[in-house]
Amino acid sequence: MMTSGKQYKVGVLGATGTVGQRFIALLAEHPFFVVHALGASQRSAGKPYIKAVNWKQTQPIPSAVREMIVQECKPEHFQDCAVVFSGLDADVAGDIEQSFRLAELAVFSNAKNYRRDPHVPLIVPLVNTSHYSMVPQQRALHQPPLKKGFIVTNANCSTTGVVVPLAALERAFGPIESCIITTMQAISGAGYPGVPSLDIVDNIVPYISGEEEKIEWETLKILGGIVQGDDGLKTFDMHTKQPLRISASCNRVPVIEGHTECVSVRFARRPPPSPQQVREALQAYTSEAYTIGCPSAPRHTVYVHEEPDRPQPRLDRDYQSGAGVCVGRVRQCRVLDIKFVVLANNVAIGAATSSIINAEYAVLKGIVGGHA
Ligand SMILES: NC(=O)C1=CN([C@@H]2O[C@H](COP(=O)(O)OP(=O)(O)OC[C@H]3O[C@@H](n4cnc5c(N)ncnc54)[C@H](OP(=O)(O)O)[C@@H]3O)[C@@H](O)[C@H]2O)C=CC1
Ligand SMILES: N[C@@H](CC(=O)OP(=O)(O)O)C(=O)O
Repeated sequence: MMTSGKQYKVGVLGATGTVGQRFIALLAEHPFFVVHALGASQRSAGKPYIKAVNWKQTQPIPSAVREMIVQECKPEHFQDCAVVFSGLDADVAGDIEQSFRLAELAVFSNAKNYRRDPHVPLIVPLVNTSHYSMVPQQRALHQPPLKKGFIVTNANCSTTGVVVPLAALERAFGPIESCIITTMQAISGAGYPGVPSLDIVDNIVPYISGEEEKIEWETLKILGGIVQGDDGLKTFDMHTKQPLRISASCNRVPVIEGHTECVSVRFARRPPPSPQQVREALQAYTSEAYTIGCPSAPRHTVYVHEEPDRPQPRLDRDYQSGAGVCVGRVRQCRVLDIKFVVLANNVAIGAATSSIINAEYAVLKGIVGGHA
């Protein structure tokens, strides 16, 4: 395995939130990264982390951050950080992340604000690390131009779960033409305290604001390539060479962690692959992030269950520390070609783990550096 050979100071914005806590837990014994600065709202700033946070993880607060003083999310408190992770509320992430990029910091964001930016890569690290090639253009076109600062986002948690098997299938069998997705999303996806218990216990809520549009749009940016125009500028091609039609329906279900999605796909190629060929392609899929040695990248990108009643959130969400994706029930679809069930841990690979793998990749490729 390739290693970076040194440790990098990192900051966590939104450190007190659901995703922020997951960052803190995952970074506690990280081979590349050491937590150096924590940021949250004015409500938390000035307090030791242990007093500011309503800690909801199963392991104790890591000793290195218990007494660390939470800062306001201002770049001057994070200048020594080689990497800044953001688990900020989307209402404030836009301006704060921009101020950090302007201060020449490398920002790895979970928030939705910059996912549609034409120069910001939307990277699911098990799928499209090639999109890092947009970073130099992002820096060059920024006003003023930047030397080191950039923003990379990871995807919506439901998008993340579905693009991994879709990427594996496109790699093996060529373009997918259409895809129908029905999600069953955990309540942790809505942060803390999130969905009121009287709304979700003994119930299903068939609406998550903005979620269906995000899945339908983000999937195209992630699975599409990058093209260079006659003017020399790169753009994300949004899967336009072979149009992909996606229809998503999103539901909130009384599960604490782990988003489950039922997916049907139609391939461009005729005849389509058989269910067994699809199982083999999913099982064989590996990510570049794992191949180059990102420590948090899962060895098995996709685990394919043979049992008829898996994956299940309670049983499968912690497989490979929640970094991989579980697929099951691969079978023929009588309307499209093939259907299957996906389970992805929304707060791990759906959020903090993706950001961390993205940053590991950037370190190994020399896209971030310094500040050891
Ligand atoms: N939960 C999930 O599964 C996923 C979440 N995301 C995205 O990640 C981000 C964080 O989500 P989540 O952890 O669930 O949210 P939470 O509501 O749990 O946490 C929000 C964080 O933002 C901080 N914050 C709020 N207002 C401000 C402010 N004015 N200035 C500075 N910091 C502020 C909070 O600090 P304080 O405690 O001081 O208020 C807290 O640390 C969101 O953008 C979300 O959409 C993405 C994928 C999955
Ligand atoms: N909306 C997702 C979580 C989330 O915050 O998504 P996004 O980062 O795309 O806003 C869910 O409820 O499960």
